[in-house]
Amino acid sequence: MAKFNTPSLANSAPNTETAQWRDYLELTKPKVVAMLLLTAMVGMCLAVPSLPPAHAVILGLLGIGMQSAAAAVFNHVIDQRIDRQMQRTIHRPVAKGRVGTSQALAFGGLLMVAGFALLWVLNALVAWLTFASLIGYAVVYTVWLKHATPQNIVIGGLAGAMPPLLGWVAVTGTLDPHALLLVILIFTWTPPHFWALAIHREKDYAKAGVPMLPVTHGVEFTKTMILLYTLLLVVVGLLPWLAGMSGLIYLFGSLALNLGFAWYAWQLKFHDRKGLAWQTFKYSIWHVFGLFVALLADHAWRAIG
Ligand code: HEM
Ligand SMILES: CC(C)=CCC/C(C)=C/CC/C(C)=C/COP(=O)(O)OP(=O)(O)O
Repeated sequence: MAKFNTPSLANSAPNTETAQWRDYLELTKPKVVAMLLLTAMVGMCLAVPSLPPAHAVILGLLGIGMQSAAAAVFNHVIDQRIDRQMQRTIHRPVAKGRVGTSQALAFGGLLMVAGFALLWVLNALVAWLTFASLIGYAVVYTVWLKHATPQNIVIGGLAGAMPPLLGWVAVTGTLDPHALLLVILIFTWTPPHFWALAIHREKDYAKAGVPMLPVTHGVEFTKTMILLYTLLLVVVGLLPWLAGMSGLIYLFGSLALNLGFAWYAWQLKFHDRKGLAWQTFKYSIWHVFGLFVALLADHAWRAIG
């Protein structure tokens, strides 16, 4: 796809402003990482019948958080050229030159090594799986997939879906099929989460030459895909209950949230109005938050009941 951009660190913005601690915080995509950590913590709690050991929770969340933050920092460095071309990202610290490429790389490298070391204390499996997720997002998705195919975020979404499994492995040291159900849940949620935003920001992506679905296949097709994925999510959302991993609190909570998401997707497809794609994106964030709180509440209820 010659007309689409490929990442390059060339053409760096001049470093005209001084970096502040807030710039370094912004590089870590703190709100996304906070949500990833919530899903990791739910994985930790569901891995054991009562409470997971405190040291596994603390080291696990710190390690997964640092590695996720490192991946986000590397994403800022690699994407700096396209970030400068999009309204949504034009003010980012590396794109604007407030943080230089080498400083950002050093910061990301430090977070990556420290995060890996903390997880290594727990067990080698969680350390390597988390590192693989970092590579999946920072290298496979950001460097390659994002510019290669409109299915970029579907495949790349696997890295962002991993934290519940990482949390689970942090506590048990082994892989469990139940943890995979949580991964599949986020994996199915990611396309409607992102494509709603991509419709809202379609011009940005077209201008930057990134082959996101609304740019390559049009907005109508993307709305259809969003609807299909939300309907699939209604079905996938039943799996933790069908597998006996979660009870009725989760079942009714997730059904309400998933049907709510499908309703937004239906409106977007058949009764679109100004700002609805953005509202659907915002809903997706509350939706994934609610889904994991429901899993946690359900588990707590069963543990004390
Ligand atoms: C490949 C997978 C994903 C893609 C492409 C993606 C894309 C995005 C984008 C572009 C934004 C920025 C919107 C803006 O600038 O206002 C965003 C925001 C957000 N995403 Fe995702 N996302 C992915 C996976 C995830 C996952 C797995 C989670 C957590 C479970 C998540 C949670 C969030 C949150 C909480 C925000 C809001 C951040 C803020 O307001 O600063 N995302 N996502
Ligand atoms: C270790 C581990 C679990 C790693 C995963 C880390 C991580 C931060 C995943 C979140 C995915 C995400 C925000 C994608 C958006 O990237 P984008 O480049 O498409 O969006 P942007 O344009 O806002 O940068």
